[in-house]
Amino acid sequence: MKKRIGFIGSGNMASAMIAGIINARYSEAVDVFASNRSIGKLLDIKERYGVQIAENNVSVARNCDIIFLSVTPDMYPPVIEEIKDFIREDAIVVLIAAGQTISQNEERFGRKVKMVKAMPNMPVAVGEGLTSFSTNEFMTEEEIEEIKTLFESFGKAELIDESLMDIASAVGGSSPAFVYMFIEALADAAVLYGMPREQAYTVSAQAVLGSAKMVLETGQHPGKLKDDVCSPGGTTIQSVASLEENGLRAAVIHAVRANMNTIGRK
Ligand SMILES: NC(=O)C1=CN([C@@H]2O[C@H](COP(=O)(O)OP(=O)(O)OC[C@H]3O[C@@H](n4cnc5c(N)ncnc54)[C@H](OP(=O)(O)O)[C@@H]3O)[C@@H](O)[C@H]2O)C=CC1
Ligand SMILES: O=C(O)[C@@H]1CCC=N1
Repeated sequence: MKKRIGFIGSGNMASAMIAGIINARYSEAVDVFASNRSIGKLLDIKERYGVQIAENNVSVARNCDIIFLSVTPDMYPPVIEEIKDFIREDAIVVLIAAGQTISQNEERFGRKVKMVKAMPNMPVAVGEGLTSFSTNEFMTEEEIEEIKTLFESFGKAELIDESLMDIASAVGGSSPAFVYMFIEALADAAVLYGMPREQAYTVSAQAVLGSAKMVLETGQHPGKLKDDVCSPGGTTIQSVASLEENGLRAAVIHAVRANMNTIGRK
């Protein structure tokens, strides 16, 4: 039987997952339900993907087999209080909020609930996402496979130990923002030297996409791939030296540390 998938909170991340699920034809629009605090985003999602606007959060909880809690972390306690008596016994609740743990939220439900902690990222919208996930002990092997297949419909999925979820959140969930900054900076530099802006984004973004693909598909060390680009006495090594002088690596590691500190991790 077709599973009904629900989203409680339909902001940026939920919209991206809905786009991914619908574009991949993993689900029919008729089987996807979304609720949100304000109506505007729901109307927009309905118009773009044809999915069902749920009357309220409880209606998603009652009717769906897989329920994404896609509100911000501070809204987890009130939303769970609102829906906890309406989740069916065989339904799967998926937590996607940064810093939220399975045990914390099992406690909020106060009863046995099948639960997944997942950390997707925005590129799920175009089928190139990365979703790290962990499950609780009430999930069967079959259900774990089923949820993995759902995540794989919009990208790659990694079953990880929950103790690694916060760092997976920083390096997999937040990092698209860092990469967009890098692409924007490259493009600004291209514009500085006269390239039209749209062309600058295409050139910069494709260079990033291709480089990532090289890491994933060749299995070669990123350092070796970097070395291959640097012709002896050439232009690239000058830029690499400049990036080292300006602390690119340290800046990235500091950025990840700031992310971890936000959720109370040292
Ligand atoms: N953005 C990302 O790249 C990623 C985000 N996440 C997680 O996803 C979650 C959502 O983040 P994001 O999409 O960025 O944030 P958004 O603010 O875009 O989305 C949150 C949505 O929840 C709605 N909302 C708030 N309170 C309620 C409520 N009581 N009932 C129903 N809906 C409610 C808001 O409605 P309103 O329209 O009224 O504001 C808003 O649309 C967070 O927990 C975040 O950690 C995880 C991975 C990546
Ligand atoms: O900014 C946030 O808190 C979320 C978690 C990962 C990406 N966005």
